[in-house]
Amino acid sequence: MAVFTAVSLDDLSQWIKQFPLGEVRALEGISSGIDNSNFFLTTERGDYVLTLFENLRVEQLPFYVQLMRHLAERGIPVPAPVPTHAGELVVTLHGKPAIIVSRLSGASQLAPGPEHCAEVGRMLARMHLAARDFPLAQPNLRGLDWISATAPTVMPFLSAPEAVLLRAEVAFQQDFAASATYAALARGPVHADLFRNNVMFEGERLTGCFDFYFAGVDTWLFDVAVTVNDWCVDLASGVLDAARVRALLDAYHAARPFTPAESVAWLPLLRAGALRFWLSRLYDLHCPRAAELLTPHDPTHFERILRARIEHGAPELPT
Ligand SMILES: Nc1ncnc2c1ncn2[C@@H]1O[C@H](COP(=O)(O)OP(=O)(O)O)[C@@H](O)[C@H]1O
Ligand SMILES: N[C@@H](CCOP(=O)(O)O)C(=O)O
Repeated sequence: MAVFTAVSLDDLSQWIKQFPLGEVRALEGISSGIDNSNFFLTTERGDYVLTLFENLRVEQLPFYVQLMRHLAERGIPVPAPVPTHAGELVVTLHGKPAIIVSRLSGASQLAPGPEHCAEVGRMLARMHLAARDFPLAQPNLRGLDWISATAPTVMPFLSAPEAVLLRAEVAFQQDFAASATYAALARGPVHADLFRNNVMFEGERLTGCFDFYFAGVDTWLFDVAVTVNDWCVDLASGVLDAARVRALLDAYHAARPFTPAESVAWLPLLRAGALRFWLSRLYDLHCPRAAELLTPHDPTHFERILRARIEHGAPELPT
């Protein structure tokens, strides 16, 4: 999996002329995506990635694509969209919206140590700061409104202990979101899915991050929580690894210091990050899209993480 829409070199020979990229030299489908059709594209000018969006419509794309451009222009290592001669970033190919972006070098680091987590924390803070003046706004579409609306849909499929936990956690998050502490948190565009498989490394050097299609405006701390819940956990138990947590948080704090309100909100937002992915994985498992061919991610991983945060807490933020 997964190239959902086939594209050949012949298909591109005329189409590519709208971009200042010269002739196409090679095209190779990427098997690892789950939402879109992605291809490594080599032209006379260099190496790129061609993406055909299978589910998002043209009008939904400007927030994501413009955000990548905004960040790339400010030196954050993210794929830079390539405009056509006419200045368009999104065009159509085989009836689907399509973009070409620069190709990042490196590979995912799926067994990170503290040194990798420090790189991720530093980049995340720089990304939050660089997006402060991004002019477009879109809420996090997997935020609390989505959580509140989706929890009842999966409830009939859950065991009694799962249902008790889900109901209680949604109520806890709704209460917390209404608090003065939550209102005081810094907000802006966030990646919201900065998992290990969305970041590239060459050795210990971070070369970039991609997959901005869950990005939206939310609290910066939520983004940190989502990132820590993936990069700093023992995958078997969901337990946080203290050295990796410290490395990621210290590096983030050095670039964008945490505030007193964020210290209070840290544990609730770690729980919010775990809840968001537990619920989306439950939804994908129990309510798959029509003709869904993919093996859903395991929801119990994030249920374990959520229970671990509730029962054992988490290391405090640096101050
Ligand atoms: N700009 C890029 N540079 C290098 N590799 C990329 C880039 N964008 C995507 N990829 C590769 O394509 C794969 C699938 O991309 P991803 O955005 O995760 O797809 P999907 O949105 O379909 O899940 C990634 O795992 C990565 O290997
Ligand atoms: N990170 C999410 C799923 C999103 O998939 P991606 O490949 O687009 O990052 C999860 O693990 O549930």
